[in-house]
Amino acid sequence: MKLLVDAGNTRLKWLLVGDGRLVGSGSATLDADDPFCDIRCQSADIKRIAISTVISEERRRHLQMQLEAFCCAPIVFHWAEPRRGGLVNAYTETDRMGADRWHAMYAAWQADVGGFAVVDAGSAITIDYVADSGGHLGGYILPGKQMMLRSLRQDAARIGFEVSDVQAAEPGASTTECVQHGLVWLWASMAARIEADCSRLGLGRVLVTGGDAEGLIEAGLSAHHEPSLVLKGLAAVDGESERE
Ligand SMILES: Nc1ncnc2c1ncn2[C@@H]1O[C@H](COP(=O)(O)OP(=O)(O)O)[C@@H](O)[C@H]1O
Ligand SMILES: CC(C)(COP(=O)(O)O)[C@@H](O)C(=O)NCCC(=O)O
Ligand SMILES: [K+]
Repeated sequence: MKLLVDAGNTRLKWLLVGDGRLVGSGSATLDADDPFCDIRCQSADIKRIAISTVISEERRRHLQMQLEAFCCAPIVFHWAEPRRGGLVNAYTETDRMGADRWHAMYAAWQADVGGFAVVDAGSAITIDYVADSGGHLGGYILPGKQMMLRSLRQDAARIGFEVSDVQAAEPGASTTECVQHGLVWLWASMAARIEADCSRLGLGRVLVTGGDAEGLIEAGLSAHHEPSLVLKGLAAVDGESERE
């Protein structure tokens, strides 16, 4: 079996695959003591561990130590690349791109023909546009939901608000409404802009992933929800690497 790990800045997500089928999946906060405890009994059957990560080098080393204690399988890290299978990165310095963006794009590129947009609503929100030729047109990096709410709390003295999952975008009549509706209003505006960009650029598909994907969809983003997009791209890259 193979353990696939997507370690973002908030959560670690993983898939356990064997003979081409899904054996298990899970997630844990990055600072969890034992993130793979649910599959400890299967660790002896894991023959390879592949990782896509954007965390700090210190946290990456800690994750590697946790995995080495969990299982003796070889651990392979996969990073963003200049090109793969017809997908061409717009970055000239591809080692600066988050591996999650590259793996999500590669999964979308492999899944179907035609240009597409990938939105990953995680700690940060990333948006990437890829033409039907496979040329990455570039993308955007925006603060994620918790990042935005935290900055309002920390950087503004008089903004106190309750957390709620309200989906209204009408003008607010309290601090909580102004903050919560403001987030939905911003996401609805972003959704409309992505739709306009895709129409202008001729991108026929929008795929969304990440912990806040459902919130974005509720705010109006028309997209295919692909919760494991990064892990699917990682699986494809690692499979190709194994066969090289
Ligand atoms: N169980 C959860 N724990 C933490 N954040 C969550 C959870 N479920 C949804 N979220 C939302 O998802 C975002 C994190 O998304 P995620 O894709 O896990 O991030 P990353 O890939 O950066 O680790 C947070 O901003 C939060 O709003
Ligand atoms: C933008 C990101 C932090 C998003 O990661 P996440 O929100 O999943 O933790 C990650 O893709 C990253 O660290 N990128 C490096 C900078 C770049 O892609 O240009
Ligand atoms: K992510």
